[in-house]
Amino acid sequence: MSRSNKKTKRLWETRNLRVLVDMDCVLADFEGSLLKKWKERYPNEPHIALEERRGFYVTKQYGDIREDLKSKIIEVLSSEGFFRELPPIEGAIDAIKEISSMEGVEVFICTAPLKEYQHCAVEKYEWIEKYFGRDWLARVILTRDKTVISADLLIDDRTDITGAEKNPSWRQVVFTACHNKHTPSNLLPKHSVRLESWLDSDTWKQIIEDAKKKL
Ligand SMILES: O=c1ccn([C@@H]2O[C@H](COP(=O)(O)O)[C@@H](O)[C@H]2O)c(=O)[nH]1
Ligand SMILES: [Mg+2]
Repeated sequence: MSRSNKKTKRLWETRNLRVLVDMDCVLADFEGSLLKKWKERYPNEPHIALEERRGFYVTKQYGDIREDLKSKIIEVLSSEGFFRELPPIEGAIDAIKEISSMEGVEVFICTAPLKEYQHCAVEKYEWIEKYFGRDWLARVILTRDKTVISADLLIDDRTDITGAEKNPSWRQVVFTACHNKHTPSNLLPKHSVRLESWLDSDTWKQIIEDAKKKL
């Protein structure tokens, strides 16, 4: 029996584990790339080193330095090519392909577009096609409210995800990023677990296997 037939058969037995995977700071190096492009575009403005980043919104941290820096950061983020040119995070592409090939597991890429969506939304699709192939476009969910998407796990760097659904169906895997690495575990979402890196395959495999057992 082929792997896809096995997966279909399992639907009638136990359901698949559904895993949502975020893009920015989880698959794509949003923070590193933003800092690089910021320094190129505004070499005479102050910058925030990755070690100094705190809080999800880089726009807020720059705005706290000087109000006009916020709109300048948004200008860099919303410029043509910013999202298309993001380099992948080390190990991410191989890890996601491997998770997706695991029996009884289905993966969707769940990502929030910028409000300045003109380049961002299209370029996120281009990025997925480039690194995963055309078939994966059917697995892309663009939403600014991840709480309403039904799944078992959400792998995401943001530690304060809220939305219309007060009790999301998923449990969060907090992916470590420069802005959350100092966040103490008591401030992480309830029942969440941390994943430091895609290179730590023992940990992500364990997280997936544990979640499968709970189905
Ligand atoms: O300061 C910031 C940092 C990020 N954004 C945008 O938010 C989303 C993040 O998407 P996730 O799916 O939560 O990773 C992305 O479009 C960033 O550009 C922001 O607006 N301001
Ligand atoms: Mg993210």
